[in-house]
Amino acid sequence: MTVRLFIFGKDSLYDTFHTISDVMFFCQTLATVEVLNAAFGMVRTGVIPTFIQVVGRNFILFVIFGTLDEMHNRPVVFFVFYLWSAIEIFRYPFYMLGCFGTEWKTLTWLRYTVWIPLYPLGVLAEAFAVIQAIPIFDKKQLFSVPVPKALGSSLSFSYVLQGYLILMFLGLFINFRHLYKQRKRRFRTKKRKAN
Ligand SMILES: CCCCCCCCCCCCC/C=C/C(=O)SCCNC(=O)CCNC(=O)[C@H](O)C(C)(C)COP(=O)(O)OP(=O)(O)OC[C@H]1O[C@@H](n2cnc3c(N)ncnc32)[C@H](O)[C@@H]1OP(=O)(O)O
Repeated sequence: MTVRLFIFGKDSLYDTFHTISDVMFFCQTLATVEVLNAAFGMVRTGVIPTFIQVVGRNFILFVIFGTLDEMHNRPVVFFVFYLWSAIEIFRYPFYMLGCFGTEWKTLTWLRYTVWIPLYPLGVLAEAFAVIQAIPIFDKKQLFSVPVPKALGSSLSFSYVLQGYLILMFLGLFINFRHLYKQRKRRFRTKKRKAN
């Protein structure tokens, strides 16, 4: 995405979905394994933060971007994908080194620091995507549920999205706190080992 941004400039913001989405669908489908890793105790992490992380991203990718063609050419796709991917450049190599029982201090610092600006920005970008999608879902009546005539003709999916906007900030709070604790645990252990 960075290379495309340098080559095509602003134009690259509008075709991110068409060029990157297959890779994103593939990676985010594989990311569900992270929840299983946590659930079966394969890694030292909580199931809830991992679940929030994976469900949060997959909801945006599969429901908001995946089902609405109208979202595909919007720059918000670029920002969401870019912010999601930026942390993974440090996170997965950090895990890989961990599997070999080795560590590169700069990488560890980046893994436990870069999320501080990225997480709120990521959730903000996702919230923009949801807000942009609400009128489209309303117009198309996609996923709307038919209700008895006395209550109107149908219950729009946009109500679910409005509720989801609140859940997002709750999720942000839970995961921000989790990552903060992981950061403290990591650097406290390191300091103790150094003494
Ligand atoms: C009720 C809820 C309903 C759902 C509602 C949904 C609402 C959605 C709201 C929020 C949506 C957010 C969507 C996401 C947005 C973004 O991504 S924005 C961009 C920035 N994002 C980030 O920075 C987050 C990146 N993700 C993560 O950090 C994780 O997914 C995490 C779960 C949030 C935290 O990771 P965690 O595993 O807990 O911490 P670590 O310290 O890294 O790891 C702990 C130990 O486990 C080892 N480990 C983990 N995974 C692996 C692995 N795959 N392979 C090998 N080892 C692994 C790791 O090495 C650590 O081990 P120790 O070193 O022994 O401690």
